[in-house]
Amino acid sequence: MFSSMIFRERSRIIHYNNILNSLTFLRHMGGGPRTFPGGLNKWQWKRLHEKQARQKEKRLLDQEKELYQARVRSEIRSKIANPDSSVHEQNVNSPNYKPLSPKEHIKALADRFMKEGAEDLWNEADGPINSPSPQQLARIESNHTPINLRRVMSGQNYTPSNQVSEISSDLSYNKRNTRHYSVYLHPDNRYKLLNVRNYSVRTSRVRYRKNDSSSSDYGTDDDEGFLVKKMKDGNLRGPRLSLVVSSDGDGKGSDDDDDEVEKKMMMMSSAALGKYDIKKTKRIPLEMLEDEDDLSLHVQAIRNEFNKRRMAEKDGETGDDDSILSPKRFDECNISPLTIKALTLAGYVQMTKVQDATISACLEGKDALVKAKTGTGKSAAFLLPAIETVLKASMNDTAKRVPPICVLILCPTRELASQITAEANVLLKYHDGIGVQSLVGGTRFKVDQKRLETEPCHIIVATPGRLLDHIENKSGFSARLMGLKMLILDEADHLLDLGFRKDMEKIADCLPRKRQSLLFSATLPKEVRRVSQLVLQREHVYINTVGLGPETHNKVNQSYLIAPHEQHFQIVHHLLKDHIFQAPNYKVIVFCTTAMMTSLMFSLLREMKINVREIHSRKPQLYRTRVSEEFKEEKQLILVTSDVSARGMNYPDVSLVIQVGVPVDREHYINRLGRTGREGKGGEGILLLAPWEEYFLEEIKDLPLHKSSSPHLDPDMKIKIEKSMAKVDPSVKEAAYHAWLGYYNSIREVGRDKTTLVELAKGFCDTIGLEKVPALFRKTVLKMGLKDIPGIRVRK
Ligand SMILES: Nc1ncnc2c1ncn2[C@@H]1O[C@H](COP(=O)(O)OP(=O)(O)OP(=O)(O)O)[C@@H](O)[C@H]1O
Repeated sequence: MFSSMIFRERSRIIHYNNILNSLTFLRHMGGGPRTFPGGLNKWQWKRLHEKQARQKEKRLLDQEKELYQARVRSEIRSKIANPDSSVHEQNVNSPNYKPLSPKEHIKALADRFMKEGAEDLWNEADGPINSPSPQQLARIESNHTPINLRRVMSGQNYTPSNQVSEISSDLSYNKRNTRHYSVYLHPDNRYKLLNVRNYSVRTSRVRYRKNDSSSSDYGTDDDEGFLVKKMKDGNLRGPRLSLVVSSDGDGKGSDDDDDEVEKKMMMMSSAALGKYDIKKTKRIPLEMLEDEDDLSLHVQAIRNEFNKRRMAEKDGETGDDDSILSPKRFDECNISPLTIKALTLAGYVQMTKVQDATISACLEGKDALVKAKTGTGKSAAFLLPAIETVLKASMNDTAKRVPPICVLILCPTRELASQITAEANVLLKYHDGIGVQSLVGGTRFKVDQKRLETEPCHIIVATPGRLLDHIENKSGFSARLMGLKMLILDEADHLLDLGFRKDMEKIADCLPRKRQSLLFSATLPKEVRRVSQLVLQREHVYINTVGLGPETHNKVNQSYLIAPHEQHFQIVHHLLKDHIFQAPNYKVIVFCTTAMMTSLMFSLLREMKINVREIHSRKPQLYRTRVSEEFKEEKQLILVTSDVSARGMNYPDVSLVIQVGVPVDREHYINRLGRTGREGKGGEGILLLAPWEEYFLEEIKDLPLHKSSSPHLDPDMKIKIEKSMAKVDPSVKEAAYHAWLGYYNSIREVGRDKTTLVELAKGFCDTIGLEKVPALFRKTVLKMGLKDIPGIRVRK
């Protein structure tokens, strides 16, 4: 059908070409307009159209070729997977073709359950793939007597009295490698396979032991007996089977058993049985899997909730409405029970306000633009709908060999991508088979590709640059993106900023238009709201949980300090020492303007024997990840960083944020400050500015900052700092000078003419102990507009 369509399309193109040629000829003879759209002459116009027609024809040919190759591949695959299957090879057009009967259909589908890789047929309604714990195993074993599998396979009429325990060695609940099938006794003492309830597949295939059986009496009903028939035939390759039989001891089975059997029958997996599904209740009762762990989970959940309520009440008493929690619980909204279980384990019972406000809208499939304060749980607010989207899509897409990527989450930094991936993994704990992967720069591209091919990947968390590399690599990645159901932009305002805009436009062009888009941020300037149309539908909902008050938290004490630039290093040291003394469990982030300024500040503080770490873009990714993890875990540590850590990073219990030098803009200030005072806790923020940077205070005048007086600086300490600075590698200082000049030269609002700026830069050089102003490349000088400015040295 496709080839005939393509053929028709090609004939149409050839026909158009002919018409075009004759028209051109007529024009050449004197007819037709002399100029064509775009100011082209008729020859240019003709050439343009010929070129377009050739391109279109080539595209169609390529498409035809791809289709042909795909068909050949799929035929080969189906032959390999099912060499003797009549079902698969039946051609719809062949005279022998007849539709499957419902029974055959169920059999064919159930047959697939037995094959390696059949996980895609299953949904979470089938219960977790994980194996029971040893306690569960004990319970199962005490309630269920094992069946003699050999006897079953040999077809002997089976009763519990003639069972032997050989099978117990096959009752292996190896976490990844076992499928667990339950077989229940029917009152007529013949077993029935009723419930394929818990499985996963051996990675190394195990051929099932053949038996010396001859009898054919292996069950009464074909629909239930075919599985065992397969086993008997020795066809069954793949998972080791564990068959357990429900027994009341006398082997007869009571009426109750019968009801139970009936009930269990109704709960047979529906993952791929479509309308032949006879299951009344969707969820298989997990009582056999629920063990003491789950009880402790419940206790933990109650305890968490109790604590949170107490905290909320306390907030109420003090008249503080800064609590981030809403009274609504996660189990009150339409979230998969397995996710709720993971949430409970992670200590999430009540939703935060932003989660309460957004989750239901997102679950309804609406596009949304969400603004909520820093540290209020936006990540879970978008991850939960993302997981639901995957679950819904995987129910519909069970047959695809390589499942498409359902959800794409974009964020501006690598550390943030890793953090979101980790949080997604926490929420997916009980959703076996659903995978989340992160694609970020600084890692090996080939490793990404291999992982994408071999591991489940329904959710991608990526930084824009690396994602584009994959899209442009033509490795089939863009094809997988065509199944995308949801696009999420975390730190949306930053991603739609000029710095990322081009990449975002390219990415948006490669995504299917029919999708849900969610944009989240703590700050949303007006311009960003306008360009949000790039990804959002016009009819999106706008959810703002910040309200009309300040975008920062009331519990975070904010102050600013104005002091000459040359005192900044000493003031930072002083503030740190002071804070360490006051807060024994301190955890501080010091933000610097650029990567190289960060490196200089770090080197100096390290020389001063302060317990510091650094993160910025000039550090290798492995190092960044290690430091980021360490700072998450540890206390009594100081992180010196550039803006790579300004957004989204959730470092628990940061007690103080110091911002040295003017931030790029108001949004940067708010997001940097937002690293403290998370989850409704308290914190402190200090902004340290030079007198000529004071203009910035105007931009944040609506925020509750108060002025701090400059601290008394110890002259002895000044000498110590100068000595330590002298020990810092000169190349670090030179790079810091270049970065300093570049940064302030790029900030229009600094409002200094170039000569004054270069003079200030010279002052910075003196402060850091550089005798000579470092020379710049001529190209850089020209680019920065500093040609002929006194005080600038050009490299020869
Ligand atoms: N419902 C909840 N109950 C308890 N804690 C929660 C809940 N939701 C999120 N959290 C916790 O709140 C903290 C902040 O969450 P998150 O990092 O998602 O905030 P955010 O709003 O995305 O912040 P930012 O604006 O900085 O990106 C995390 O430690 C997270 O574990």
